[in-house]
Amino acid sequence: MGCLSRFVSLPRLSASLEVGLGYVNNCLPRKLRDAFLAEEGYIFRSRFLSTQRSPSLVDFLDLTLPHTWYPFARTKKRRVVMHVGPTNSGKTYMALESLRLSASGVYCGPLRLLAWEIAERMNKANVLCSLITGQEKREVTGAKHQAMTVEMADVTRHFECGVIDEIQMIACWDRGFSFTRALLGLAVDELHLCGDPAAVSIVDQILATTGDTFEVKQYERLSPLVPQTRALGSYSHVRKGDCVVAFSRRDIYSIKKEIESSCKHNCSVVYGSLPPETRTKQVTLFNDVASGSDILVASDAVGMGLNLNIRRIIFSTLEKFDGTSMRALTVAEIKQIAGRAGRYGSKFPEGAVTCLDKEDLPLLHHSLATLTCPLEAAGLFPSFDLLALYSASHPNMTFSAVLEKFVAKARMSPQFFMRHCESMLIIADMLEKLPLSLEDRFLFCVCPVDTDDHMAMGALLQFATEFSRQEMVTMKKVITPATIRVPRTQTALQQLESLHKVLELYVWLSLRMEDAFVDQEAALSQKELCGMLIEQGLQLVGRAKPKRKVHNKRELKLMSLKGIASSWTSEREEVEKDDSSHLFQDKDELHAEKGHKSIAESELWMPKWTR
Ligand SMILES: Nc1ncnc2c1ncn2[C@@H]1O[C@H](COP(=O)(O)OP(=O)(O)OP(=O)(O)O)[C@@H](O)[C@H]1O
Repeated sequence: MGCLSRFVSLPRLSASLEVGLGYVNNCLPRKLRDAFLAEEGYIFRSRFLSTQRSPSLVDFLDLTLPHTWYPFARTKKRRVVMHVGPTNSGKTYMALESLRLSASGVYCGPLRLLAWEIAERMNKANVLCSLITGQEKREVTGAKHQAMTVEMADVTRHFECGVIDEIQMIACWDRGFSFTRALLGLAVDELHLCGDPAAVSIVDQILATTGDTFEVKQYERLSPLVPQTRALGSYSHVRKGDCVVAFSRRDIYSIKKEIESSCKHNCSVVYGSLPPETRTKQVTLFNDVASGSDILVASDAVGMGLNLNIRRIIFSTLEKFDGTSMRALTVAEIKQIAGRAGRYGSKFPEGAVTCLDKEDLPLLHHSLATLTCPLEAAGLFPSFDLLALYSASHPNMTFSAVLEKFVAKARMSPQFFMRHCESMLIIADMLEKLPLSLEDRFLFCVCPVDTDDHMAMGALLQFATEFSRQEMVTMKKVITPATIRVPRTQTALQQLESLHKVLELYVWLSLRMEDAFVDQEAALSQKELCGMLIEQGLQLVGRAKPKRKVHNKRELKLMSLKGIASSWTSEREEVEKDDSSHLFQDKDELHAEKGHKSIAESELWMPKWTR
């Protein structure tokens, strides 16, 4: 595979919207109009013009006909094949076979890890395949195939074959809109969808307007999944190949700690906010028999498509916190997670599933025997085109107000919902006073930032503020170099994960605004080292008695972020002086260690915006 390369993917005025050319010429600001007209070939004469309606009557808030936003895909009569069945039934395998045999193709999946896995699989099968995710583009010379995260789906290019994996995520509150966009927008001859049967009805309804042909192929599970009649009872009973599923970071670490202190097993961990590279390594460790990491403790992130050598899934609980309150897991969620056990062709071809507490067993058994309810609505989000056109015709409205208009309108459509806007609204409000162009504002609003993470949100504000001053946004302006050691506590680890999100955000922005975010190389290497520190930290955090001297001084030095910080030569001396400092350590731990600096002093090296 080729090396990491830069790419620019500004929100495209893709002319994918049926609007009146007259409106484009007369009402759009020059920059938008030029960009709109510059797109090759796909300016469509508006249905509004063809009915002689005045452009002023165009209802840009009309979200009921999203298939019209993708005229290139509408030029094709696509053959859509939906592969449905339980997990581990071979549906993705069959879809990927079509992709492999096609002259050109695109795979769209929900996880970077999955995109990586598919790109690797294709290349191993001598089908050259590039990898594209929000954070990277690994182009393979001569490749006519691409594996990507669904958000990156290119609706302006023709492929012979397309695959959308885990299509039931079309109903996902936060990301469903990207699946709807790929479903309607991929300009392919043949489109394969893989997922849960619950998605058939909504997909059928959405495609009804497109003129595509639609067929459904049913699959049965390839290997048995046995719900056990006995609960685990205690974590001291775990065995090699077990995967314990928990729904909060805190629980994941306390379970890991309990297992590692009560029996001789080592645990790998997988959860959503871990850097993807770290997740991959943890998965690899678990899959590798010789690694010694024979138990997996994971969040529900483990439920999607990954090929894992799991013998048995153990639910620590059947409830999860959904952001506002505790709720029971849905039948679909229980089936999806349980289905990870016993992969066809793996070391454990027969899977088992149980719970920690025997009180949960009846619900588990009932859920596994129940059909999932059909999904009722799909996510939707207006294209930048629509937002730009509506904003242009309402110049006095703030961007938040424009977004709110769309959200209100989406509530009127039974087939679609628009939730993703909430995080966009939070960002739009935060950036409202900054003098940004609509395009730049939109870009900051859609960047993949965790709005619950204060450090990441602080970074975003700082990045946007510097950018709005029309200055270069260097790393030096926002992060003070420091020596950061392997985290040994959950708090320290969490802070490092936040720092990783900040660095990812910088990289994401630098790939799209490279003239302003000029330190991409530094951010990338920082990110990598940050990930290495997190990996090392994962081995320490959760153990009953953290071992103080796991690494020798040289290793620690290699692991420290000082290495990259020192590439900013002007700061090098400062860093050298603070070689003994511990950043991101818990207060208690710091006080307990004679000679170490207090937490107040440590904060000196926190990213600047947190002070
Ligand atoms: N016909 C086949 N020949 C060889 N291996 C197969 C075949 N079908 C499936 N497999 C293997 O079985 C495993 C499960 O298949 P696959 O990932 O396609 O299932 P799935 O139904 O898509 O599961 P999930 O919903 O969990 O992603 C994979 O390792 C896959 O490579």
